[in-house]
Amino acid sequence: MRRRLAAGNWKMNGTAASLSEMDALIEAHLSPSVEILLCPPATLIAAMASRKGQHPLAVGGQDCHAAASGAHTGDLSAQQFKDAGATFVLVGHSERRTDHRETDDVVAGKARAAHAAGLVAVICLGETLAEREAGQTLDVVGRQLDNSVPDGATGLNTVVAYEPVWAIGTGLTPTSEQIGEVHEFMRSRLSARFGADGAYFRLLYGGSVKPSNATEIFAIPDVDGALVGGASLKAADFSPIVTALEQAADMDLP
Ligand SMILES: O=C(CO)COP(=O)(O)O
Repeated sequence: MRRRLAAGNWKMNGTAASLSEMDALIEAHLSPSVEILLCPPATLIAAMASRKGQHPLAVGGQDCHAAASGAHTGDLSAQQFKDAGATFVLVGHSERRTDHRETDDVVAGKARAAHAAGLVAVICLGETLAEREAGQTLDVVGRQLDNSVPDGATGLNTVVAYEPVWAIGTGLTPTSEQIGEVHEFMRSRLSARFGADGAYFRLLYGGSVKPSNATEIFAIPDVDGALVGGASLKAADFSPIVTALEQAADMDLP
């Protein structure tokens, strides 16, 4: 059975004072029945990892370089994230693909680096509104999945996050049918490529997930959790999403 995962991406938000939000989240979920991941800005990784103590909350980076070390001013390697206490790293977020022109090849290189460092890569992908309106969603998602997920990926070292670009930070969400269609498609594509292991990749939905829509989204087959942006910044918003995921997990077959 895939362990359900509630992931928060703080993006370029948060200072040391924001760590109190993690404290409140931990307090609300002292022994969570789902996996909880927070991806704060890199400046807070080490502090978050040491402050969480024995709590099973996982800490992740938001991006890493494809190289292990070297002359790359301003970049951080997967090994450095691991050293700071991270166990996950996001790669291929649409904001990276847009702001930094990251291609699927670049994203696959970053995922390989994450795997080499022993981190779980959360590989993000999703179509733009123009692509959806042109009926190209599954083509785009299929191409990104094939080319951003590197050989060597397994259900243990890789999570795939479907984040339609038009749903990120907009308050718009696809219908449950639209999310379900893409997740089912990704599952079958991973199974065709990775065989039986394809069933073990966790598939997250991301894009305007809120306490008010979480329960409906978590009931969709092959949605194993969420990658949450804005609503992960405050424990008061993220905690009900984690609770909704715990309730969905309770209904999973053993
Ligand atoms: O991009 C996202 C998470 O990576 C989603 O952001 P929002 O939840 O703010 O729409």
